Amino acid sequence: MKVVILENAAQVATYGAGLFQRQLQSKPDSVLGLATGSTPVALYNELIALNRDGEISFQHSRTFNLDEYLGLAGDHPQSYRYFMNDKLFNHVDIDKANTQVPPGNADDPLAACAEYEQDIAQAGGIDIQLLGIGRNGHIGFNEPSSSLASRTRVKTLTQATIDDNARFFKADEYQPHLSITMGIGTILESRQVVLLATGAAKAAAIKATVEGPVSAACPASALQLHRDAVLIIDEAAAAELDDPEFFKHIERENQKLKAALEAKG
Ligand SMILES: N[C@@H]1[C@@H](O)[C@H](O)[C@@H](COP(=O)(O)O)O[C@@H]1O
Repeated sequence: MKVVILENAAQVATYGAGLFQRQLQSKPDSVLGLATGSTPVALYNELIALNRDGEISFQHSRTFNLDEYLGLAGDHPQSYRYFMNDKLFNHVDIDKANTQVPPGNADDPLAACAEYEQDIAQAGGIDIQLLGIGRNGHIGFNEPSSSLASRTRVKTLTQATIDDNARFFKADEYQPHLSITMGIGTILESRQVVLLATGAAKAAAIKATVEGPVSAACPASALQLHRDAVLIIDEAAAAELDDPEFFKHIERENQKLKAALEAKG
């Protein structure tokens, strides 16, 4: 697992956006795995700017989102479909027909989960999957104790996650306790995984993710088993790592190697 430690959240967004830029430039029909939460918003803003400036196009891409609240239709302002339209899709040249978010209002949620897996497979699998992380180490809505081999399914949220996400709901508004989420096994099949984390509230989860053990107690620790996973985090989120200087050293060396290879042509 690669860990890139940057000074602040703005740098995290720029670095992450650069990976998506490279992906779309090298493969315009990329299959993108997308995430919600407050952390990826700055990255989406960068992608919107790159699209506006003609640096990248989403015209030939497809997207699959990680998760959705069960019981919310896509036009509900707290649904993740609404979030994605609002934060990204409405502002770039993507064909919305090529964007998929698990259907929170499916008549048969179990069948919808199986279909979502089939759709990902039919699209050829996910090229690059964006992730945030919950304070308890969840990815998507894969809460602690989720099977590391899990597939897209209905998942009950922990009280901690309900409390963390309560800020998005009005005091008297119904807040779902169930979700549909890609499984950890689904996420691990993405060809590249990019996890963003910023702020001190994520420091304990990042420590557990990076330093292990690989355990369902911290779902993100499963990324240790992925051959191309990168964690892009700020200093605050890195604060509890045993040896953050080592990761910074590795990144400097990687950048030097990249520059040398580019100079060679
Ligand atoms: N299902 C989402 C996760 O995908 C996200 O990573 C997490 C953290 O969100 P934030 O970035 O707002 O801290 O929130 C929700 O629970």
